[in-house]
Amino acid sequence: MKVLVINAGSSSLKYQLFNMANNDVLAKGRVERIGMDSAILVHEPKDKEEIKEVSEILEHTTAIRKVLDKLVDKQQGVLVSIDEIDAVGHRVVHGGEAFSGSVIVDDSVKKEITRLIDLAPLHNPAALLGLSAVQTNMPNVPNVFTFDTAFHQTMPKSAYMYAIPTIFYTKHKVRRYGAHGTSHLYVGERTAEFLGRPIEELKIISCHIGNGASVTAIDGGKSVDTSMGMTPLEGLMMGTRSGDIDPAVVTYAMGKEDLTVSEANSMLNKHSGLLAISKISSDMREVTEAMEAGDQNAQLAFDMYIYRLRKYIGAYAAAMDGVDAIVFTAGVGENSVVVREAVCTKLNFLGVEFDSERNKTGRGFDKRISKDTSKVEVLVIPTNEEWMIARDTFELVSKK
Ligand SMILES: Nc1ncnc2c1ncn2[C@@H]1O[C@H](COP(=O)(O)OP(=O)(O)O)[C@@H](O)[C@H]1O
Ligand SMILES: CC(=O)OP(=O)(O)O
Ligand SMILES: [Mg+2]
Repeated sequence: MKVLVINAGSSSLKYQLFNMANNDVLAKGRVERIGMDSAILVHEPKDKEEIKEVSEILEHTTAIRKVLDKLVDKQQGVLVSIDEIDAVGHRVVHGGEAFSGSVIVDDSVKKEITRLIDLAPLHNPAALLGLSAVQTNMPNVPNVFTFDTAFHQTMPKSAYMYAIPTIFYTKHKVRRYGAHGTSHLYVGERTAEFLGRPIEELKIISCHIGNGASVTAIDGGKSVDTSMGMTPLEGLMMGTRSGDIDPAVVTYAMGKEDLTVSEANSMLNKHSGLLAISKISSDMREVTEAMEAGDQNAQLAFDMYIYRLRKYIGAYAAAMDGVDAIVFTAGVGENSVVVREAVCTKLNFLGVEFDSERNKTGRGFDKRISKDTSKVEVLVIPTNEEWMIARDTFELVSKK
């Protein structure tokens, strides 16, 4: 069975085409910087040369059309026709309380995800655009949704409730849901494999830091707390999202600047975070470059980003009454040597002995960046949400 997986992030779209018969990746790639002036499409077909194209790609539907074209390209394609694709798996960020596992998409699933757009305004629309692009181009192929929120459904009520009148929960389902669950689950499983220890006995702090960013406390293989909340806005400082803020700031700012609800949402989701403080970019690469060139705003943005992440790591060590492994993943976590260094050199109180040299060596593979004597293991594990989605898609479609 050939499964295409589409992972629509807030600023990017990643894809992988798997041959499930032998777990082979036939092609993979990504479109980065969607909506910014120059989007980059990278297509890596198996045993063929990689293609890199820079063009303006304003939204996810165009990105998917380009991806399908690449898969059947005469030179760099890996399929004769898109009819060879048997199923498509999609990453959906918000599944609310309705979904604690992946599902085959039908009209009622689609309706529920559309209803949840309010709770993941940057993400659920992208997933629905992805679905509609697939349904237009491949009307007979089954689609599966895998939800970021599913892994976090094990959180205890004491972690997921907000201390506001409970009618907001009973009537409107206001609670913490978390996100990046598929990634945190993958990271947890890989960490246990890497350390050669059963996951049931491990306390892991998984730091998924990409454009969106979240930290999860994984105790015995289960998510027990996570930094994203009802929506992917809470928690860490992100590319364009504020992360934690005194909720009173929102109503105060709305009053002072006469903002509508939608303007306030847009301010917090699209115009805050690294972008707002650095005044340069939401992209950690550009912020770090400017900081290294002496830019003070970029320095402040970087310092705030690191400080907040360190606070969450401390909090989750307390939440689990200990920590065995701290793991970095996603765009920033996998690639930024300076971010990992800045975070880890100040975690001595936890028993972290950081190894600067190991931190600098290579990328794209699982590695330890703590010293062998460190009480707490520090690892980098490249995430693979696409593989997890393919696995679920294959299982559900095979059972159909
Ligand atoms: N070499 C790098 N150094 C620092 N940051 C990087 C590097 N490569 C990628 N990033 C960061 O990773 C982010 C994208 O992360 P990713 O997990 O792919 O995003 P998304 O949230 O869209 O899934 C970019 O915005 C950029 O800030
Ligand atoms: C939930 C979320 O923020 O996802 P991403 O990091 O892919 O934007
Ligand atoms: Mg992502």
